[in-house]
Amino acid sequence: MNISVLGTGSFGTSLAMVLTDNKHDVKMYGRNEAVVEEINESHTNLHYLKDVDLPAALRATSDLTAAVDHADLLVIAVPVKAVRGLTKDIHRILLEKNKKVLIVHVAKGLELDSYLRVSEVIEQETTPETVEDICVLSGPSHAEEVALKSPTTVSTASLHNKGVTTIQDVFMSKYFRVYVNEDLVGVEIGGALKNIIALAVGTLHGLQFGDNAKAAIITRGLQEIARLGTKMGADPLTFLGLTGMGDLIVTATSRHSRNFRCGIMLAEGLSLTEAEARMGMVVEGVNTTRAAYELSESHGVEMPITKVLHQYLFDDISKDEAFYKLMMREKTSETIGLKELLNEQYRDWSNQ
Ligand SMILES: NC(=O)C1=CN([C@@H]2O[C@H](COP(=O)(O)OP(=O)(O)OC[C@H]3O[C@@H](n4cnc5c(N)ncnc54)[C@H](O)[C@@H]3O)[C@@H](O)[C@H]2O)C=CC1
Ligand SMILES: O=C(CO)COP(=O)(O)O
Repeated sequence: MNISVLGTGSFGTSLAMVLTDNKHDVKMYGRNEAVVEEINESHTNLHYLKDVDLPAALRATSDLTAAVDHADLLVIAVPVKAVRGLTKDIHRILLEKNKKVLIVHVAKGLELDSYLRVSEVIEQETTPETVEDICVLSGPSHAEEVALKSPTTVSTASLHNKGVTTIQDVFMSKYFRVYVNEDLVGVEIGGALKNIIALAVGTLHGLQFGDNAKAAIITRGLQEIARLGTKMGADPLTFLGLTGMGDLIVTATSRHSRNFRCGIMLAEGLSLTEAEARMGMVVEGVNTTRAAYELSESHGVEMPITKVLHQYLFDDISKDEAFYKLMMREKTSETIGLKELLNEQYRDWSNQ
């Protein structure tokens, strides 16, 4: 298949390697000329993937029209905040060329201000005349390990359920296994919100908290991800799968995670701006903490970890105050909130 990967960052590059390995004709599009030249001339992308040699067949361009013209499948691999602008440009080119494509995105977050999931942003900026289906590919998949062909499993879901088998076919290989999932909302929400919890656990790690505390934040974090996700229409069981618990584990415990590492830098005393600049790659959990906190307030869903992290990141409360607020919250039962939501949702289903 002719495929263009839009975004020459860490994940775009590693996915382009998987697709090239699978014998597809792959072009990468990047806006940074120096990175494009490095991919074409040296077959490396060292800022994003250290010690990795790219296949010689993998070519990059900084010409978006050429990349869109090349492809039947577009893989959007840029940060959430860049998706809307890039999609507008893609749509304009598709209209000019009278062309229709399949889109899959891999961005993990919610758009700031609109609070939309990424597939909703893409849907708003395209039409059924130009785009066959809008899919997501998500799950525990650090770019650094994918590039080393380390066994990885992910899931794909889509708006119209038309493109998922194509996505499964083109990406699947002996080291990259793809499952189909019917729950687009759950897959996107799990991938977005786990970054908040990874940021929180990274901060705990940097502050030398113990394993008990980390396990508590991961577990209670999954609970609040499921609470908001279910309220937004996800199937609660999705949060037990690859794009929920799976991605939460890999992000909240790994030295590869940008969110986890950003948390460590905050604990070491760097400001948010300094930590993001030192990372040099996107830390999606920062904007998603803002979006999820505001969504939780408007939906009336309790998300104590997100709320306290929001205060820690943006209102400058101290770490002691943050932990006091979490530990000394009003006494409650372990399953309250989620159980009520589940009952509500099962009532809705049984009435259908
Ligand atoms: N790095 C990873 O292991 C994984 C990342 N993701 C998600 O993939 C998305 C991208 O992440 P990374 O590749 O890690 O980010 P990155 O920071 O490594 O790279 C982002 C790339 O997007 C480019 N970019 C930004 N705005 C652009 C625009 N308007 N037009 C064209 N290119 C633009 C940047 O120049 C850069 O090359 C994020 O939403 C992330 O959560 C998902 C799974 C794994
Ligand atoms: O989503 C990821 C792995 O599945 C990558 O997480 P980070 O953005 O925190 O590196």
